[in-house]
Amino acid sequence: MTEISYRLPQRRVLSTALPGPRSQELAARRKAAVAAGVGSTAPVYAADADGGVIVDVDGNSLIDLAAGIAVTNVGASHPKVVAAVRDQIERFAHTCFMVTPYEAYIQVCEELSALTPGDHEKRSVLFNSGAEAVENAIKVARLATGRTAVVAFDHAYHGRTNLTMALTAKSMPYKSHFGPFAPEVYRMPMSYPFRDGGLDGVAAAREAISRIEKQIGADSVAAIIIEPIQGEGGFIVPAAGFLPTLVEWARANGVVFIADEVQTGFARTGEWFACDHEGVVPDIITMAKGIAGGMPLSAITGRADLLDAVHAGGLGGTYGGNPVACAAALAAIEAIRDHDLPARAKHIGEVAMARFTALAQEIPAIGDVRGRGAMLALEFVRPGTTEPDAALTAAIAKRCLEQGVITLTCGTFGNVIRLLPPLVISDELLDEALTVLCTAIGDLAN
Ligand SMILES: Cc1ncc(COP(=O)(O)O)c(CNCCCC(=O)O)c1O
Repeated sequence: MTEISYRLPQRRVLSTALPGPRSQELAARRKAAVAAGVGSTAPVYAADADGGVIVDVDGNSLIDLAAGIAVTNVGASHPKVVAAVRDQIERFAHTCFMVTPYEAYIQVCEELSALTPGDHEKRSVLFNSGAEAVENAIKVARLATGRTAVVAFDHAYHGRTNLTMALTAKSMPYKSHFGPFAPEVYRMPMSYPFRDGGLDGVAAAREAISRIEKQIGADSVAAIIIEPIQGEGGFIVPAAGFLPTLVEWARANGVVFIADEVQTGFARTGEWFACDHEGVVPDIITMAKGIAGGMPLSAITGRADLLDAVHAGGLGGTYGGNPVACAAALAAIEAIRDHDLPARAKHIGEVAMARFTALAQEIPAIGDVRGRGAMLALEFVRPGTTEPDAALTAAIAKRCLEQGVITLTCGTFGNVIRLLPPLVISDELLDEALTVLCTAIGDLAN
């Protein structure tokens, strides 16, 4: 395994108040130029980033527990990614694969055939964003089955386009006032052990299946789409057996099973893909985020008979599989292998879970600690209840930021703090960040 090296000092340094003067200047300019609808978690502006740190425009070095929302798994400037991008951009930035194709696109698809779950014949298509991948997975499923209904789940997040908003559960901020939404999307109950009384995974799946059969009719369903671990909805890990039971039913009823691994993919959960934890083999898998070391790239990989059912020209887009993004993806995949980042994610998870589990024994406001690998979550509630405490969650995230640690919240109820560090973060920096987080929880939750 190749040792992880760093270009920047891996340290937390606060030289100014946050935000510092340069960030404040940028905030003023942003107000006059950027739509207010675009939010940002951190009030500081990035000047550099490497490994587990982001250095802001005022020279502050912050510890990154967000990875740009599970994107910079290999870090935000991995040397192999930087070299690959530089080499490609010096030759050409774009020809459009639908006009003049290039090898790197094919190489990425070959990698995805090998890396994604299942040893069946596969085909892939490359896009730019996770939402675009989800949209196209549904297109393929509808064409291949001749059916229109799509099943999504409570707490799901699939994107911000019209169809993916329809698939997404939470209204504010993602959907409110942006309708009407795409039709033929049906929502089913999710296995959410902390909130469904610890329902057995098979029983929870059977409940969803019963509703699908009664409310829609199996022969009308083109696809089921689900995140193997729900991300924006709160890092919800379904009970064991939930996913395999859904897959089994889908296979038996000609329904395409789509695993949305945009947030869980590329070593994040301790395996290459979260489906691997339960041996789930999806018919189509959607990917983005961690695929290309920070460059915008997304993909669908699926059964050859499904994807090849689409007529010529039915899939594509101007920038899909941009050559620079493909070069970055090949380098990022190589880096994941070099550093054995699935194992690293498992290690990060063990270290963090030990800290969180111990803390939860003392802090009744921690209602649940869950996740896999380096995709962990703390759900905060009013002690002794399951009543979400979003205010406490926000206060803890704010305190961490003041201490120079960037965290993200999530959850249908806004009461979840998630741990999403770059997988290349050092043990020392991870430990320091966990101490800041656990101290903030201890100070504010008591
Ligand atoms: C499972 C899953 N599917 C699809 C998507 C959408 O991916 P795009 O690349 O943001 O379109 C996501 C993106 N998640 C973070 C979105 C953050 C925000 O927009 O506020 C995801 O997690």
